[in-house]
Amino acid sequence: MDMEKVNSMDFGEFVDVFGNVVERCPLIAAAVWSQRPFSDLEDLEKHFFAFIDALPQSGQEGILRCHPDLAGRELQRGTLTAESQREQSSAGLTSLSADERLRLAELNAQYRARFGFPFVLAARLSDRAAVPRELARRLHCPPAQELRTALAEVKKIGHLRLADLLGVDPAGPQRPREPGAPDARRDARGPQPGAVRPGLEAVASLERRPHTRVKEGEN
Ligand SMILES: NC(=O)N[C@H]1NC(=O)NC1=O
Repeated sequence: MDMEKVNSMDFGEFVDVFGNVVERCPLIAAAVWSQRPFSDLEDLEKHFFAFIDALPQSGQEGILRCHPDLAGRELQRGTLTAESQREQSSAGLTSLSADERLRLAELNAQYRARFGFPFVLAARLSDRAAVPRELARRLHCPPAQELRTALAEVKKIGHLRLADLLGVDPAGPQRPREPGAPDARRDARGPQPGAVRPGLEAVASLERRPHTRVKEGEN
């Protein structure tokens, strides 16, 4: 989809297409529509992200609370959004063993009890081994830092979803994906323990993650 098409969309169409760029938060697309025209993916996502950044803390936490748990009840019940289903599946979270599921459920519950919102992570940049490891690590971060980290993950998810919708390479530059080039939407590669999916390193560092510089025990 090119930007001319995006800029020509009426309000209803725009919200239909971009309403889940931020999980279950169509209000953000509704607000962004009035900022058109947009020049490219970067320009469009800047408006989504600026909306998130301008919210009071309660609104930012509200956005996080709209996210389903990773490998949680909604996945078991089949009630995830199509985007979330695809992301969780790409990280291998749809085929966990009972033990792995239980471990994640316990960690998710501990995280929610500590911070008051669910653990959010861009699943497409992770895998079934890294998710519980990262969850266990972030569980010990200070709340203010954790809110920033979680919102940075929301932006990575949004960036990947927007790149899918526009048919551009999520790692940039902003041009239509080459025929035959890897498509993150259909990335069926197996787990890459400890590594960001090849080709998506630039997305992973969209927001420099402060936690990478926090040593164990400093929290
Ligand atoms: N809890 C959580 O991170 N959920 C989100 N992550 C992701 O990649 N897709 C989601 O729905």
